[in-house]
Amino acid sequence: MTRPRVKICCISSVEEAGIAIEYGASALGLVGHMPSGPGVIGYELINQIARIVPPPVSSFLLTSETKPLEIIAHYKRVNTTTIQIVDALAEREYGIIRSALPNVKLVQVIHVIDDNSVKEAVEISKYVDAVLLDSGNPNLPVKELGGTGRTHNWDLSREIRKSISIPLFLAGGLNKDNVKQAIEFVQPFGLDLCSGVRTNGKLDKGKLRDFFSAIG
Ligand SMILES: O=C(O)c1ccccc1N[C@@H]1O[C@H](COP(=O)(O)O)[C@@H](O)[C@H]1O
Repeated sequence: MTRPRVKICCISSVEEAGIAIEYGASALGLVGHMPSGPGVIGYELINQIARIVPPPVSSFLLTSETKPLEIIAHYKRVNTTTIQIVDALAEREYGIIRSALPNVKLVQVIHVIDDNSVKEAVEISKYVDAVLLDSGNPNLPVKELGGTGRTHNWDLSREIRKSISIPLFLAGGLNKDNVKQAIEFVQPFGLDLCSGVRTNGKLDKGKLRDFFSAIG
């Protein structure tokens, strides 16, 4: 089994970016404005961090925009390598984003809730470069789009992984104690986490070290 790539999310400073890369992150998550969640930072800071991320490490803008032109406008303020769309794109208009930003990778978040999540992932995998399976509930009055610290039903995640042919990231409540089991059970291309490597909201070097050791 190939060792999964790791994306460290909720990066909130240039210093945290450097620490995450030093400990082994392949990608950094930079959270734009959201209806809820712990990791939100402003445009200027996202842009500042994205500029110092060295190749081959990727920088992901997390956007909660759901219309292509708004996603494109959000992206143009920050210039990351990748856009992580954390809410559903109503009309599946990925082509508009592709035409405007041909060199930017698109990752669509699927909130793993029930059997419909499997159908949704299979359908969306035709349009994007990777899917990212997270916990949360976009149907709540205040949408919960990620950063929950909770795991979800990995049976469904595994079914999705077997049903699609593009890379899949697993997120939601991952930490040093459950990551080995997550890798063995779901066999994702990548892992994505926020709260599992933080203490009081700050990136914790001890937790980072333990998490990367647990992956092996
Ligand atoms: O972190 C946030 O603020 C956030 C808000 C809205 C959508 C996604 C968000 N973060 C993503 O959630 C995953 C999982 O977080 P956790 O490990 O369960 O705490 C995280 O990796 C980000 O991609």
